[in-house]
Amino acid sequence: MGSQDNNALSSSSFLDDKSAKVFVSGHRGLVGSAIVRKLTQLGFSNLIVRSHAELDLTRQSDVEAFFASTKPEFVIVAAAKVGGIHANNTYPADFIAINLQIQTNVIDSAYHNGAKKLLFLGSSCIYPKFAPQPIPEDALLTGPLEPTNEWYAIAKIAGIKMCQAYRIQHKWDAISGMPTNLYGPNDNFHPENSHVLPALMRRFHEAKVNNAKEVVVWGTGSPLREFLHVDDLADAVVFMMEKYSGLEHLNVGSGKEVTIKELAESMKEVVGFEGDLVWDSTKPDGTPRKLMDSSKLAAVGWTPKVSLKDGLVDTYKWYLQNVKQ
Ligand SMILES: NC(=O)C1=CN([C@@H]2O[C@H](COP(=O)(O)OP(=O)(O)OC[C@H]3O[C@@H](n4cnc5c(N)ncnc54)[C@H](OP(=O)(O)O)[C@@H]3O)[C@@H](O)[C@H]2O)C=CC1
Ligand SMILES: C[C@H]1O[C@H](OP(=O)(O)OP(=O)(O)OC[C@H]2O[C@@H](n3cnc4c(=O)[nH]c(N)nc43)[C@H](O)[C@@H]2O)[C@@H](O)[C@@H](O)C1=O
Repeated sequence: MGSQDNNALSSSSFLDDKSAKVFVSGHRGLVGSAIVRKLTQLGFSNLIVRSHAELDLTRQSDVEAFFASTKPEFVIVAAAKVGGIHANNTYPADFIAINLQIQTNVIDSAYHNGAKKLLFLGSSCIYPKFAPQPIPEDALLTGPLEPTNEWYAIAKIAGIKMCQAYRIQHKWDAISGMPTNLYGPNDNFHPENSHVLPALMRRFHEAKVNNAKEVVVWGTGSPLREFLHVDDLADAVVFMMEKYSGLEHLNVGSGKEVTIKELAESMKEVVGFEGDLVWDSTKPDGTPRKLMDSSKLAAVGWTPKVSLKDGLVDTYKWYLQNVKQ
């Protein structure tokens, strides 16, 4: 695949041995919980998980001791400091430091303790603010980043490069996937620090139950975003663990984009809010557009299944059963 095909390693099958030890870091989060659901459905019987309280992945010696005692054969890096545009803009030190610490500790300890394969998850924010659309993998490091999330993006770029460096120097099967904006069960519904989709779900729901006349939505409504249901991402993660072994990171997207205004209108309908939308243009828009080109993953054989409409309806059902007060 691409100019770096010579870095494809002959990796062992992931799906052949469902009793293999698989460490899913960040298993209580949006992504990690979806990966655990998927692996459990597939019959994996030896998943290793640790909550943040049980194992702080920023602590190098604790992480080394954990890997030395558990020796996972496969590792998925879904633990990270994650948040939406406001959180990224407000806590730049946390976003760069915590992410560099977690990923460095996990990748290095996994290698030194004999893991066969590791998958690192980055994000579409690694690409330049004005990257060509749809964004191909080779747009990485071709221009300035979006300022609201450059600290997080730099950490994620370092993660990709770390996987590549270990691959080149140690012939170790470390791969990277770059998901687009995700949503689904176990998302973060914090009113300020979350991503747009869970933030709006909560705000519309609260407005509906409180009979509010309007809901405030940030920015101008014009930015375009590509959304992928987290169950599709979990499917892609398993697919990549089984089928992909290469130096290049792979984009993981739905291929469909909507404006924030269209997202807000769909959310209003799904939740059943009947008031008005009010735009707060003092809030940042962020990147104007970030549709990823996921044709490389499609060429290996993976495609998404969940439409945004179905995904919103299902996630709102989950929200009503699990989150609402
Ligand atoms: N959500 C999205 O839209 C997107 C996410 N991604 C990527 O997917 C991955 C997972 O994101 P997502 O599931 O949304 O994030 P969440 O915030 O939902 O989950 C992150 C998980 O990491 C754990 N974690 C954080 N810090 C530590 C720590 N120091 N030690 C141990 N565990 C820790 C959290 O535990 P706790 O809650 O207890 O702190 C939580 O379980 C990230 O790499 C992210 O960059 C990529 C693109 C889009
Ligand atoms: C996954 C991705 O997520 C982040 O980048 P982002 O795509 O800009 O994320 P976002 O979901 O927060 O915003 C998308 C758009 O939506 C608008 N918007 C409207 N109303 C609300 C609102 O209520 N909350 C939020 N958060 N945004 C809102 C908002 O103004 C913006 O125009 C980074 O963490 C980045 O690092 C990253 O990887």
